[in-house]
Amino acid sequence: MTHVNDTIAATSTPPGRGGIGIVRLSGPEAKTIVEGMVRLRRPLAPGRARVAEIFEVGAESILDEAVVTWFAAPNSYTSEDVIEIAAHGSPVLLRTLLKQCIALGARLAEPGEFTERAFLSGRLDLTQAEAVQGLIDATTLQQARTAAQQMGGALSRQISPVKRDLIQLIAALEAGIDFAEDDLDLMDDLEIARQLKAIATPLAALEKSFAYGKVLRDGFRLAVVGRPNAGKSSLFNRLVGHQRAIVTAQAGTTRDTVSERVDIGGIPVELVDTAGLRKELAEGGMLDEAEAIGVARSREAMADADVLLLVVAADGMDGGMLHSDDQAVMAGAAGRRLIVALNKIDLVGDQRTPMSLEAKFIATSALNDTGVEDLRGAILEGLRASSGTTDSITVTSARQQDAIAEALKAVRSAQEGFDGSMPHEMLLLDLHEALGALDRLTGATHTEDILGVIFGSFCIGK
Ligand SMILES: Nc1nc2c(c(=O)[nH]1)N(C=O)[C@@H](CNc1ccc(C(=O)N[C@@H](CCC(=O)O)C(=O)O)cc1)CN2
Ligand SMILES: Nc1nc2c(ncn2[C@@H]2O[C@H](COP(=O)(O)OP(=O)(O)OP(=O)(O)O)[C@@H](O)[C@H]2O)c(=O)[nH]1
Repeated sequence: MTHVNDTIAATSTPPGRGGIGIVRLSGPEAKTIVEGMVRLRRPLAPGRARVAEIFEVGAESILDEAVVTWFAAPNSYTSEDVIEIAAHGSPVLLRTLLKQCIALGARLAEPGEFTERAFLSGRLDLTQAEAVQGLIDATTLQQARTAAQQMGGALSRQISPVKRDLIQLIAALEAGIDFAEDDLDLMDDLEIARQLKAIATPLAALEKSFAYGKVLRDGFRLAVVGRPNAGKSSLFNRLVGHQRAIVTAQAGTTRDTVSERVDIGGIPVELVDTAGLRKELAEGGMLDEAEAIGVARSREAMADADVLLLVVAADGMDGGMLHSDDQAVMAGAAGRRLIVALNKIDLVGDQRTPMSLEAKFIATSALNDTGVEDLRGAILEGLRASSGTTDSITVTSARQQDAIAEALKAVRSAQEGFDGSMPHEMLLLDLHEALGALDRLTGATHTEDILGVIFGSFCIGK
């Protein structure tokens, strides 16, 4: 990416037709360029929206009536002069406006270049800039909230006291080395150990938060499994919220896996309905070819899933015992999260539900839509238990996670070395490494390489 101070332009609204479309410019020439193609009733003023006729450069014919806003440097998103033309959202019109901007001296912005300029001017740090794209990419409200929090500097605020402590400790240790002969009042070992711990603790909490951050960002896959006719497709449809999978009274209705992305408590979940377990049929050679392929796909779906939802029909429980097929699923779930839905609960009295089932189960009736909310709750609760809470600041990108993990590793190495009475020069190496990792996290000392990777993944016009 180029960092010269030229003027960039891009359409900031998504491609396609819409009520309004915005062309945005940033740079020293932005105002002159726009003034070269609009007729204003009143002159542009900082922070004011102005209605303007836009004309075709050279031909003088009117192209649109638009709203033009000038954000005067340094009070703008990029800290440069920014001009926005909010025109009607016709792709051909917006294309023409952008072409005219280029003809009058602007350069087409590269993806993420507006936000990159905001970063380079110091308005945003790297975690905030990444959060801008996170917010744009959000598909659930929870993702949007987390990104907005980070865009507001929540992660940076968490990091900056850690960095401050680190710098203070480095300074104190260096002073100790430089003035070893002088009789200075130096930090004692207990205090050094205490400070190392104070640095490691918040880093460890942040590192841990990525387990949830990753789930929040990428979601997870949940396979609905169980014996024929247990009500897998019915329950799947309840979770999806509409009749996605075919349901009939006939066992073996679902032949292929059916999947759908849903939002469960703010987490994107890929739900997969499977053809189910058809062991006896399969072993007896009674499956036709399509069914046999369906069973193979079910197995793959089960193997790929992060979480298994085993659906058991409550009315089919023989003396309260689980069928061997279901027991096999439970045994095979080892290590993965398993939730058991005791479905068709409407067909049995409560007295028949307790059974040899040791796993926690949720009583459901896909028919009456009961227990489905509990099921969603159980799915989420399990995730939170295995990946941490939602309350703390969440690390959401692998880049952030790498930087934090590296900083933590260096601090831990310092802690271990210190216990083994490592010389302070060696401790300092670790501490400088930790500081370097935190600098990379927020972009305090940035290299072209990381900037290219981060901003290159943005949308154009951002
Ligand atoms: N029309 C429009 N909507 C937008 C943006 C934009 O650039 N234009 N944004 C971005 O892409 C986001 C909002 N972010 C922004 C952040 C700061 C400034 C800004 O100009 N800040 C000035 C103060 C301006 C004022 O107070 O009026 C500053 O901080 O100095 C603008 C947008 C989302 N919505
Ligand atoms: N009474 C009652 N019937 C249900 C319930 N859930 C599903 N059923 C019925 O059970 C039958 C089988 O439901 P499906 O959802 O197709 O079951 P499945 O497990 O996907 O079946 P396969 O496709 O054979 O694997 C249908 O007739 C459903 O209407 C329930 O909670 N209560």
